[in-house]
Amino acid sequence: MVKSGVEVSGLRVVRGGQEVLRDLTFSVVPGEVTGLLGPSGCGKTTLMRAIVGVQRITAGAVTVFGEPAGAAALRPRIGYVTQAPSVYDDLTVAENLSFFASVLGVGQDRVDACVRVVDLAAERGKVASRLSGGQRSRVSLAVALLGEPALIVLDEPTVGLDPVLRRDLWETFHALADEGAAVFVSSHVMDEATRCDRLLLMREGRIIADDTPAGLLEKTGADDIETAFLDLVEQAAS
Ligand SMILES: Nc1ncnc2c1ncn2[C@@H]1O[C@H](COP(=O)(O)OP(=O)(O)OP(=O)(O)O)[C@@H](O)[C@H]1O
Repeated sequence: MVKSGVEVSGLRVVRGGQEVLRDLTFSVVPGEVTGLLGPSGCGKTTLMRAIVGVQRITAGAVTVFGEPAGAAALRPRIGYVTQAPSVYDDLTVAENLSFFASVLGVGQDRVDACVRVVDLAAERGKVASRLSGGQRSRVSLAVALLGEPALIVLDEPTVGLDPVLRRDLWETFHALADEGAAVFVSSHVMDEATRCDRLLLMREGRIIADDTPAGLLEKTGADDIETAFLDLVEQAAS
């Protein structure tokens, strides 16, 4: 049996009086890049918040490595990158990383390794306020990787990045999964779907498909994931 990283069962979340997540059941497995794809507002961020343990849930259960989501013991094992980069603008790239490294109690060797992973070695002496949006996001990613997390949760990490950087980042996600991490990445860009080992397609708070990209195309007979998604939406409506 494959050991599970994240188990979500019957998850429901109500936010602002509206049911935002509707009875979700799925798992995220170590060693794979699992993509969470769906249109803006379908509930991706809320689901990620529930997994990292910062979202009040209405019903169901979320466990991470066998512990309830949010358990203190999980904190050092999870790297979470939100859509808003969390960096100190008045510190350089290296200073940002060194600060978080000291908070986490990890050495300078991890700072150097993470700067390299996100390809910011040339910018390490730059003050964060002078970085581009994509570079700032990569500083956040580097911070999340400092503690060598076993679960990496990334909320739309490739938004606003050029195609070369997007490709490089996806390669980084796969390298992290190959080292054994469970990597959970959201995107609303359907053409990123083929880069995932496994896909969860989400719409209006529900998971409408949980499959490999190839499996999804085979099942729907579609030529691309966007068409497959639209077919599934139509099927659900009929
Ligand atoms: N703080 C909040 N209070 C009440 N409702 C909220 C709150 N944050 C989000 N919502 C609602 O929850 C639903 C899902 O939002 P969520 O941010 O999870 O979607 P998303 O798929 O991540 O969207 P995007 O791709 O635009 O980031 C939306 O209908 C949104 O309006």
